Amino acid sequence: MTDDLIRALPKAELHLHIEGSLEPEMVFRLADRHGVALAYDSVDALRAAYDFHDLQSFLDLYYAGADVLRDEADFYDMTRAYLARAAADGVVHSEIFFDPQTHTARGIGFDVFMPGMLRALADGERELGVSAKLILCFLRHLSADDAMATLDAALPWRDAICAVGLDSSERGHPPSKFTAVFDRARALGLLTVAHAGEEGPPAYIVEALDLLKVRRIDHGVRCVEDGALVERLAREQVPLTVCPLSNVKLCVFERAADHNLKTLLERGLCVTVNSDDPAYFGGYVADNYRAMQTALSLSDAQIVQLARNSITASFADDDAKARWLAQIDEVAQRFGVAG
Ligand SMILES: Nc1ncnc2[nH]cnc12
Ligand SMILES: [Zn+2]
Repeated sequence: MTDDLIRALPKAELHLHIEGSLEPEMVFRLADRHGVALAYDSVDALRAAYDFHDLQSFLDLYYAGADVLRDEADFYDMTRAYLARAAADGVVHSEIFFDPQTHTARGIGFDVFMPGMLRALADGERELGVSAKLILCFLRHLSADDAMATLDAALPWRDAICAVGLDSSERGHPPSKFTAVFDRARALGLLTVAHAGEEGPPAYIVEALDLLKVRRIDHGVRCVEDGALVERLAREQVPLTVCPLSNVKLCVFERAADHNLKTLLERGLCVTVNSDDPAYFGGYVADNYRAMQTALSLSDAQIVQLARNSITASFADDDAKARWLAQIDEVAQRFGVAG
């Protein structure tokens, strides 16, 4: 019953790395297409290697996996496959992260990956009814100058990009390193988000808010270590894009039952549920809702609240938000969930 509710609720996905949606089967298909040699001899062997002990151990495999993305069709196929999978979970809107530096460093430019992704988004909207936006992420383990050069290279594609974000290895790379590039992005009219408080300390969340002027915090689960920060996040209704299965796979929490999502929700934060890198962490968005419902005994009303939060926290226009929120009310009523 709750399973049907989760799937039936219109949801926005706000924390999804498109390169992290590259399933092992597609890694092998694209490697075959381009004659790329892989370090694993089967899909099963590759999937078996997805046994991580922290963020960096994942990132090493994630960047290696992205090396099979070589031409426009590869970016199209990856993006179109994600949208189909998300639509099957009841996702009506997705704000998709992409990592240009992972590709430009290999000689693959914006003129390759942008057309591929944008063609898939157009087809996904027309054929699946999923609306989508793109968020350009800077890799924080690289220099601020490299991030600025990446923003320059993105200028011809400005109108296809909704926001900039910050991802990759968090510890030792505070948001403050990127103040100038985020200032410039905002001057260009781009919105801002940042990964903070996944592995890094609560102070990184404060920096992301105060220096990068972010509209949402990606992950943010370590905010609980700072009571004043939790109160601020609740007061200002700063959305957190939480990724439960990711957090367990990367050992941020030992078990799903240890996750603080329910605590944050009950303390009045605008928590959302997302899949992060679904091909690597064992589940798409509905799997993440289901994992939290099971492990934390979330009520149906809390499931509905999470879906509502995903819509209100999105960068979609107000008319679309109002339409989806009305649909959520209808679904909640149909399932007998008190409003
Ligand atoms: N969970 C995550 N944290 C930081 N960078 C990432 N890049 C892809 N997934 C990420
Ligand atoms: Zn992420």
